[in-house]
Amino acid sequence: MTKQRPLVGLICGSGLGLLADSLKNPELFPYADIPGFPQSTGRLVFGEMKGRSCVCMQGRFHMYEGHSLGKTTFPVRVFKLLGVETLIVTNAAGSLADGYHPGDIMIIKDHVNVPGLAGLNPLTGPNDDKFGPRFPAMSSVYDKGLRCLAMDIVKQMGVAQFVHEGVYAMVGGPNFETVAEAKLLHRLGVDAVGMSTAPEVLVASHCGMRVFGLSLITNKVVRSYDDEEQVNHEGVLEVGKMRSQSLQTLITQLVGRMDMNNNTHT
Ligand SMILES: O=P(O)(O)O[C@H]1O[C@H](CO)[C@@H](O)[C@H]1O
Ligand SMILES: Nc1nc2[nH]cnc2c(=O)[nH]1
Repeated sequence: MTKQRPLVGLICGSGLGLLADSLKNPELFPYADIPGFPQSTGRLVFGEMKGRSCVCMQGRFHMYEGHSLGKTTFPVRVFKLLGVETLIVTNAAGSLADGYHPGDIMIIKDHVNVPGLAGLNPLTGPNDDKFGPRFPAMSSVYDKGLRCLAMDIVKQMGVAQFVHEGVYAMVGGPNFETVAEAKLLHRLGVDAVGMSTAPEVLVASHCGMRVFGLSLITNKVVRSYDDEEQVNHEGVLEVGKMRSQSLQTLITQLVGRMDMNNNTHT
């Protein structure tokens, strides 16, 4: 039991679990103890960031682990019922865009939901009108005001040269991309690719939450048959740890400065 009624929810990406450590007066709930959550390691952390009540998923669920998309996104609906109005999603992703480098941050402007295009969507099935409409619009999912605020913050932090705004694609995984898949995604206008985020964002947007998303670029996606570099998960986690301090600063400032009535920022 917690008395916290968070307005902000945060989902930590792979290697980014340390983001939850910035919460003051934390209260911890292992997923294994929460009814309806997939039996998995990880926990919900309730606490305060800049005096604002937040709830954080330290460890997320992925489709490739074998969870249905409904289970994968169940925590987002729990967040909604707790009163969360703004969802911050983070992930580790490989870059396709020229000019992106490992360690860079991409503020997500939009996404391509590759499994969604093929019919794998958490909103499939009878619509629960209590949460949102049958046919939700998705043309302005990633809140413009929060994206501008984040850009202001990274300029003030002096790290703007490592920050981009771009398009994220979710693929099903668990394998990383073939060269042909990487070329295809690049031609489609995708800047970074990962195996999460889009389902959570769809469910959050469907129920009226304001959404902000960040990708930490952990590796380049190989787009040439001459490139012998090989991505691996340990490398992904390593870059996450290396950059978690800057991400923590950015997210803490964002939470501290965001308007809580879903309008503009201060
Ligand atoms: O999207 P998150 O959970 O940050 O993790 C990304 O990193 C993992 C691969 O290394 C995949 O799970 C991919 O989706
Ligand atoms: N699909 C995919 N997911 C990732 N997560 C971190 N890096 C990558 C990547 O290169 N591809």
